[in-house]
This record gives sequence, C-alpha cells and structure tokens, in this order.
Amino acid sequence: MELVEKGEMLPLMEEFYTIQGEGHHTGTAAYFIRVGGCDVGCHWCDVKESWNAETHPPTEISGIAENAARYSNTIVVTGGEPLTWNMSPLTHKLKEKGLRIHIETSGAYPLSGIWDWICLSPKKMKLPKEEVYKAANELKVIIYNKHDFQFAEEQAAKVSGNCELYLQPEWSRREKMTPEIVDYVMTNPKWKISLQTHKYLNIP
Ligand SMILES: C[S@@+](CC[C@H](N)C(=O)[O-])C[C@H]1O[C@@H](n2cnc3c(N)ncnc32)[C@H](O)[C@@H]1O
Ligand SMILES: Nc1nc2[nH]cc(C(=O)O)c2c(=O)[nH]1
Ligand code: SF4
Ligand SMILES: [Mg+2]
Repeated sequence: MELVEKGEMLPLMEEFYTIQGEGHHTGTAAYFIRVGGCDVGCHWCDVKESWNAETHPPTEISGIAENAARYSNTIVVTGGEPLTWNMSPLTHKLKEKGLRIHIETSGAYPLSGIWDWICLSPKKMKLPKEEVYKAANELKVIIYNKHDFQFAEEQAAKVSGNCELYLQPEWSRREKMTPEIVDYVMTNPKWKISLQTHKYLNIP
C-alpha cells in the first residue's frame, strides 16, 4: 500500500504502556509502539509474530500518536524492525506533541525519523548501516554464546565515543551466559550488563 511505503500508515502489531526493561532507561515508564515487519531473521528472536508485516493492519500514524500521548511523555518505537519503514512521519507527529521518542533497532536499514535516543542492537546476519552506528546512544549486543563477545568488541569499535555499551544475555541462554557476562564486564569495565528485567517482573 502506497501510504505504508511513505510511512503515513504503519503495520501496527501492538501498543502497550509498561516499564522499559532493558538498557540505559531500564526502570522508566514508557509507551511502546511495536511496528510489524522484519526480515533480519534472528533464530532466538522473542517476537517472531512481528516478522510478517502482512499480518499486522496498516494503521494511520495520527491515531497512533494521539493514543500514545494519552499514556506517557516517553515513547519507545520497536518491532519488528522499525527502520524497515520510513519513520519520519510518525516521529514528526510524536514530536509535535512534545514527546520524547526512543527507538529499538538492529540498524539494518537506513536511518529515518528524529530520535531522542537510539538503542542499536546489531545482528551478524544483517549488519547496521554506517549512519546508525554514528547516531547510536547505546549499543546493546545480545550474548548467545562465547563468540558473541568478539562480535560485541567489533561492533563497539564502530560506534561513537560517547555511546554506552551493554551486553544482554539471550533469554533462553541466560543461566549459562549471565555469569560469563558478569566476568566479562568486571574484566572489561567499559561494558555494562543489561537484563530483560520486564521478563523477571512478568510485565510486557
Ligand atoms: C525484538 S527486538 C525489536 C527491535 C529491533 N528489531 C532490534 O532487534 O533491535 C527488541 C530488542 O530485543 C532484543 N531481543 C530479541 N530477542 C531477544 C532474546 N531472545 N533475548 C534477549 N534479547 C532479545 C533485540 O536484540 C532488541 O534489542
Ligand atoms: N518492558 C519491555 N522493555 C523492552 N525494551 C525493549 C523491548 C523491545 O521488545 O523492543 C521491550 C519490551 O518488549 N518490553
Ligand atoms: S532484528 Fe529484532 S525483530 Fe528482527 S528478528 Fe532480530 S530481534 Fe527479532
Ligand atoms: Mg521485547
């Protein structure tokens, strides 16, 4: 659909008001907008239902923004992969309402939209675009196995000097990898650990 191509409508999977569970803003209330569509294909992805954009209804962005403003002054746009779509129209609508806008992204597609905070979670299968590395405020690398520490260092070499660095255990591997991350962070203190705290709290 043409309006989806322009970013005037977006395949909306779900919206929910919750506590940011991960990374720098952990513990802070925020309204999440989850946009469908992703072809990065992480085998451990915890929202595979988001991948097929066709299963999520094209939704007017003005309605999405009005609804979001009723809940919170901090909005997290996630997915799916939000940068699959042109994020400029939605983020301008949210900014008109004076909201703070954060994105959760793999960075695999060109950076669109205006953002107060960019969380970049790079994936080996589809590496981030140069401009997303440069703009990222936090880098959050998922640790599934020991090789991922090496990948994390390679990715850290690509972000700006003031980008915060996080290692986050892949959820199904948390018992094995969390102690390894703890050791790694103590040895390499430029990194911090990020846990999916919403899963421990049993909230969305
Ligand atoms: C579902 S993704 C959506 C946004 C975007 N596609 C991305 O990957 O950044 C949201 C965040 O959850 C992380 N994530 C997804 N599945 C996970 C899992 N099984 N364990 C830990 N983190 C996970 C991603 O790396 C990303 O930081
Ligand atoms: N509470 C909560 N915090 C999150 N931080 C990033 C999430 C995401 O799926 O993008 C997420 C999520 O799904 N829930
Ligand atoms: S990039 Fe994000 S949404 Fe896409 S498969 Fe990977 S974790 Fe899931
Ligand atoms: Mg999540």
